[in-house]
Amino acid sequence: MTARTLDDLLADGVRGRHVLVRSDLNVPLDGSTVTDDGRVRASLPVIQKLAEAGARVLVMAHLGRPKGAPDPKYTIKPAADRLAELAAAAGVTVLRAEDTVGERAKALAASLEDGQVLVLENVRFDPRETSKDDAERAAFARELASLTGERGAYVDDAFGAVHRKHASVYDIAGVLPAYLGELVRTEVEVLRRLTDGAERPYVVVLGGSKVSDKLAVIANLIGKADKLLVGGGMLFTFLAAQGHKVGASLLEQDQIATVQDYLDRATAAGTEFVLPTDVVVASKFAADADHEVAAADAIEDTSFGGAGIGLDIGPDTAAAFAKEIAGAKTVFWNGPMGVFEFPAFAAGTKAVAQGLVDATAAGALTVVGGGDSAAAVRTLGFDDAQFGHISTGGGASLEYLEGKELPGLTALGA
Ligand SMILES: Nc1ncnc2c1ncn2[C@@H]1O[C@H](COP(=O)(O)OP(=O)(O)O)[C@@H](O)[C@H]1O
Ligand SMILES: O=C(OP(=O)(O)O)[C@H](O)COP(=O)(O)O
Repeated sequence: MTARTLDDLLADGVRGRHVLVRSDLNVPLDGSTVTDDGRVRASLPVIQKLAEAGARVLVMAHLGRPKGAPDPKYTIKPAADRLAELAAAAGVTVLRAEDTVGERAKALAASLEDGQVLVLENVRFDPRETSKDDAERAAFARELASLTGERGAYVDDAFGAVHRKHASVYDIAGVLPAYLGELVRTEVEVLRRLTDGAERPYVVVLGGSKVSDKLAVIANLIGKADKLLVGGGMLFTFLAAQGHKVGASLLEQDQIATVQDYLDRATAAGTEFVLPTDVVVASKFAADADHEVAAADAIEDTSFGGAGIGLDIGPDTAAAFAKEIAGAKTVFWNGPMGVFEFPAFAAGTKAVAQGLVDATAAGALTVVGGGDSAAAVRTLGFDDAQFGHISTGGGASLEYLEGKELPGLTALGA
């Protein structure tokens, strides 16, 4: 990597300078309660180092996918409050602005003292952050940069967002002197071990709910991984591609033909898709929903008929997935197997996590990627140390593994 790093910036001296840090504070929430603070903890070291070196740190981050306008549901406040608690324990003061580049953010940024931190409101409250129009994004990046005054600098530490061509990730690096944060550096170093001659068998486990994002990624994993295990919300598009009915489960109707093509191409490319043979079907999307196990080709034969929703892989599938994982030498897992937030639908995710733990103990390199996947393993009672690496980025890791150019890294020359 040739990009300038945090150490270079610290060596240049940051006392009294405003440093804009892009962090990934996109934490899972239950109402306004942070249910897993892993991303906040992972973001703290860089923020703390800069503050301790006397920088005036401006943290910019997104939370969820608001529609380009302020929305109280997606305020950064819960994540910022957690950051403030953790930083206070280290003697660092964290303030929060109620807007992103508005009058309040400007005033607070201007009055920030050396060693203090200001968290800006969700960058996605401004439609220019994610705009497809280069000029709009660049204008927003300039506004963010203007908060730094003279001698400002930018640090990209948001690994989970490096695959996004967004103003605070990509365009900003063309406006301010840009440096690579330590979290991004560490994550990339680990993932590189999965791309440079991964030991075989190499198993990739995919699930979660960002189905269309992840289906696009699979195309390039065919031929790279030995086995692709498919669970979570995306499994229903696979079942539909095999001609099965999926009731009211999550389904990307317009991706069925693409998935059929994946299934057709995989064998010749040396990759085997391992699809669920059974699923847990629920009467509704709720923690207390009635549920039954159904064969993957008979989802509409439960007592819920066509209204049944698949919320987890079934027990046979969970056991089969765990066995495949335990026999692997390299495992990458992104996306929960079911709606693990509801205990009745967490068994598949737990079995896969246990499979990775067993594989790790047997000497395999195991990586868990993604905000919700990391949250899942922790809330299900596993410990970070039982896995090779827990990455803060799901989509970002997947895109790195498939060899795609990541805008957040390209912008820094990394
Ligand atoms: N069958 C399913 N139907 C609906 N949502 C699901 C299903 N399986 C998993 N999920 C949901 O997927 C979410 C995580 O997806 P995603 O954001 O793609 O993962 P990550 O953050 O690890 O990349 C979880 O909140 C989980 O409840
Ligand atoms: O949660 C994230 O990614 P992930 O779910 O793939 O781990 C990142 O914060 C990026 O969020 P985005 O997928 O809304 O751009």
